This record gives sequence, C-alpha cells and structure tokens, in this order.
Amino acid sequence: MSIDLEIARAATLRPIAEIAAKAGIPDAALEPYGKYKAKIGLDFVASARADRPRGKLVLVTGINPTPAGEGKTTTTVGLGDALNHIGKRAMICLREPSLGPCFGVKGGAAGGGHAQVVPMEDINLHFTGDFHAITAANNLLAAMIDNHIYWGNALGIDARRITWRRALDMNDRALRSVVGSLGGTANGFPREDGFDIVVASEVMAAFCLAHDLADLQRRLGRIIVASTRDGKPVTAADLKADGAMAVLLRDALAPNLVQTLAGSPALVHGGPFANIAHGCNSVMATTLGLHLSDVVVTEAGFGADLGAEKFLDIKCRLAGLSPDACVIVATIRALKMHGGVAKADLGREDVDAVKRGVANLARHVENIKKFGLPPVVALNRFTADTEAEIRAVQEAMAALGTEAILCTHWSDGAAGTVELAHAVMRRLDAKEAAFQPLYPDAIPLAEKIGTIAREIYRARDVAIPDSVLAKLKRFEAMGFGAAPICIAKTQYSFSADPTAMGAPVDHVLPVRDVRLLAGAGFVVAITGDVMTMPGLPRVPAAETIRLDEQGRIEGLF
Ligand SMILES: Nc1ncnc2c1ncn2[C@@H]1O[C@H](COP(=O)(O)OP(=O)(O)O)[C@@H](O)[C@H]1O
Ligand SMILES: O=COP(=O)(O)O
Ligand SMILES: [Mg+2]
Repeated sequence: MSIDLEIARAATLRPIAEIAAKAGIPDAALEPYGKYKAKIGLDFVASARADRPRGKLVLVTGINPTPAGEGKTTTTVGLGDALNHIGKRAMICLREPSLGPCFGVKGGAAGGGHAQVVPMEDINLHFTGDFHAITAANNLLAAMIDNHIYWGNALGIDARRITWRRALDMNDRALRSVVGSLGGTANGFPREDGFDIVVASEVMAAFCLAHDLADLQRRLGRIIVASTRDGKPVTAADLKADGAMAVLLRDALAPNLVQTLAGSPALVHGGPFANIAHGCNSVMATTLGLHLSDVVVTEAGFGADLGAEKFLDIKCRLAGLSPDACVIVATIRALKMHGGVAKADLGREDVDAVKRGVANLARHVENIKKFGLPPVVALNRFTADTEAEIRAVQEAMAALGTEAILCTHWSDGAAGTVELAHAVMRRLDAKEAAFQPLYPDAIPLAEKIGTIAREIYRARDVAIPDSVLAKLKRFEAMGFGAAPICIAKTQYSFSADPTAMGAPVDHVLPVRDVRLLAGAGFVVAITGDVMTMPGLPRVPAAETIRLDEQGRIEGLF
C-alpha cells in the first residue's frame, strides 16, 4: 500500500460538521456527502461574501517539475496546517484531482505524507461527482450540436467548422481524433470529432471562473461551439443548451469542504490542469475562503511559468483578486534534473548539479517579482536530500536576497512548515505585495502571447503562422481583444521543448493554434506538441490499483 494511503487510512477524521463550525459555516449551510465531505450551500456562499473579505491570499507555486510533481499540493496543506498551528485562521483551497493522472503517471492530488487532505481515496476518485457533472454538461452540448444538424441544421452550422469537442475524465490517446455518427442515416452525419480530458474542457474553465450560478449560466451560453459557412459563430445559447447544462452543474457549483490530517478546513473545488488549461481551483471556493478566514493558501498547477502566471493573469484579473504573498516550492531532485541529471540518478548526491539546476528556480523567483510579489522559497525536503545539497540552494537564494526555507511537512506535518508559516506571516504583516498583472487588457492578443513568452519563458521570439494570426484578429473583431491568454505548453520546460531543462534562452515559442473560450473569457494558445487528451504511460498506475480481500483500495497514491 502507498505511504500516502497508509497514513490517510490510519488517520482519525473529525465529523465534517465540526470542521465547518470551526470555519464559521453553520450546519444549515452544509449538504453532507457522508461523514467527512460536504458541499456548502450557494445561499450561504452568497451571504458570506456579502461581508468584506477578511483574509489574505497566499499563492503556492513551484519550479518546473519532474513527472512525479515537487509537492505544491503537499506544501499548500503543510503551510495551511502550520498557519493554524501558530494561531492564525487559515483555509486551504485546492483543485479536485482528475482520474487521468490518478490512473496514469502522477497519481492523486490530495497532497502526501503527513500533509494531505482526507478522505484521500474519496477525493482522488469520485469525490462529490463534480467532474462527472462537468463531463455530462460538456457532452450534452456535443450531443445537441450533432442532434441539431441531424434535424435539419436550422442554424446553418458548417459541420467542418465545429470546434466543440467531447470530454472524458481519463487519459485515452485513442479518443484524441475520432469519426462520429458512422453506421448509416439513423446515426446522423459522419464527421471528425475528438475528446479532451475533462480538465481541459471549457465547461471546467467556466465553472472555475464563475462568480455564482447566474454567472455560470451566462458563461455557458457564451461558449462558441462552431461557425456557419459564412463564419458566423454559433453558441451554446443558440442551441438552447445553456439552461440544461446549468441544471447539470447546479449542485456541483457548491464548493466542497473536507479537512487535512491536522483538521484544517480545506475547500477542494474545480480542477483544470495548468499545462492545457488555467490550472486554478474555483473562484467560488477561493472567494468564500477569503471571507471565512484570515489567510487562504491556494495552489496553482505545475511551475510558475504556467500555474502562477495563469493564476495571476487570468484568475486574479477576471475575479478581481489580489494576492498578498507567493511561495515557490522547489526540490533537490527537480533541481538536479534541471542541472542535467538523469531521472534514474536523482537519488544520488550531486551538489554541482544542484548548483547548475538552481538557474530554473532563480528564474521563477525573478518572474514572480515581476508581478509585484516578492516570493519565499519552500525547499520541500525528500529523504535522499543531503545537507550539502540543501546548503547549496539556500546559499544561491541568499545571494538573490530570497529566503529558502527547508520544509519537512511530508514527514513531520505542520511542525515541518512552521518556519515557512512565520516567513509568510512576516510578508503579509509587512504588506510587501504590490500585485499587478504582467500585461494590460488593451494590448493585442498576439502581443499578450509575446509578452508572456518573452517575460516569463525568456523566448527570443514567438512563431505564429499567418492563419493563426488571422484567427486572433477575428477574435478581436468579435470583441474579445481584452481577453487574457492561457498558454497550453509543456510543464517540464520554460520552452515548448519538454527536454530543455534549466533556464533555456534564445528559444522560439511555436504557437500552432488558438482557441477562443468565450464562455470562460480567455484565449488558449496551443504551443509545441502539448495534447488536450493525454495518453497513458507504458506502465500506468492503474496496473497496481486494486481491491484487497476486504474490498479496501490498494495502490492509490
Ligand atoms: N517531501 C516529500 N517526500 C516524499 N514524497 C513527497 C514529498 N512531497 C511530495 N511528495 C509526493 O510527491 C507527489 C507529488 O506531490 P504533490 O504535492 O501532488 O505535487 P504537485 O502538487 O506539485 O504536483 C505525491 O505523491 C506526494 O505524496
Ligand atoms: O495542473 C497540474 O497541477 P499539479 O502541478 O499540482 O500536478
Ligand atoms: Mg498539485
């Protein structure tokens, strides 16, 4: 059994009503899903947010990770627990895990060791059904498109220009490109189609950026699914799909409340990936947390070149949020990878490789400062890390005037992140943050892509084919010129080349396509070979996930 699962299963959980009461959520506002999970009623969310927000907002991001991940979720939990341990009222806001990585490479997303949200099995699997609801809403819209064409196509949809794709919460490369409606006239008009993993769906993005149920339905209605032969956009509202989609999502939109192993309240809600989507939990949960607590600690996915940039330039911009501090999670193993060490050798001491790999961390530190957020580095300690390697990181960061705090929350729980909690509180109390997004709304979409590429990825240039530039111009002509950009890119490198470790320079960012997410309110720029439907690895985690004789789950991590 995985250590994470062993620890989670051995824990004594508090009834969720007790966690809620501690967070200032009355019983009447709770919709329990068993003893240890609950949704928080939308009426309570609205009333709680009617008061002035109390809390400060702390973003947890990281360096470019190894495929296993470097511990942002784990550190978000550890920091939240430590803030509560030192007497603050902290809440943790996380994304819900996707079944794709759970049964694929990375495993779950409930943290790890003694810094987890629980019940981890529920959270990592079906949780409260939100992803199934989002999948259903996405696929209802897809079905209504083909059904509209089948019954005469009154809207004049050009079947060659349908951009809406089906979704599934699984890694399945066989579904990336399919042909639907085969089998004769009763099945409709055959056309090319495909599936995205649900965390890349625009329904997920709209769900996570919606301020309330009415806003969600408006966003769903604005989703552009196709165009007519003369280029006129066709929306979900044109198909009269937005109402039924909102019905499917009504219960899901209520934020989920669970707890950490230490009993801290955690809102786990929504779940876009940060390489192919915007990588942040829901605005509903984050804004609720800010009204209920003194500090909200929230994670954005993958490295700061992806999740943090999107949290700051998309979520904060669209939701009117202003972060007050930022933690960058680094690990010795990832720094060695960036220093050129092969995955198989990451467990061996190599101080020189750490010193070389620190260039990746240094660039993320420099980038976060561009947003007016002086970061603190959390060095998430793994057992194989040596004193010499740790010292090398701390000395390099000290030379940059940045604190690098050793954290041992995976093995020690809150006690392992108390020093980090005090460092974050020093920044919050000093009111150091002077957040501003990387680019203004008013510049052209292509210039926004260029700004991110140059300022964050340190690209020399961006390669955008004329056909893609024409699409961007069309989006601007349609009134979406002020929208932020969400760059779909590999998580392993600052560049579009997943093998370019460290801090690559002089690279060109190839943008192969762009998608207008009119419902979510941003434009996606797809770079390199990034896929919106991942595939399973040669040996998927699924092969070691099973039930024991008592029907208990094994192999989940
Ligand atoms: N210090 C640590 N020691 C051992 N395993 C860890 C440590 N920190 C995280 N992990 C494990 O690494 C994996 C990724 O952690 P996670 O917090 O999900 O990373 P991220 O959110 O950055 O992807 C999880 O299985 C977690 O249990
Ligand atoms: O979207 C990716 O999130 P993690 O970095 O937490 O795996
Ligand atoms: Mg995570």
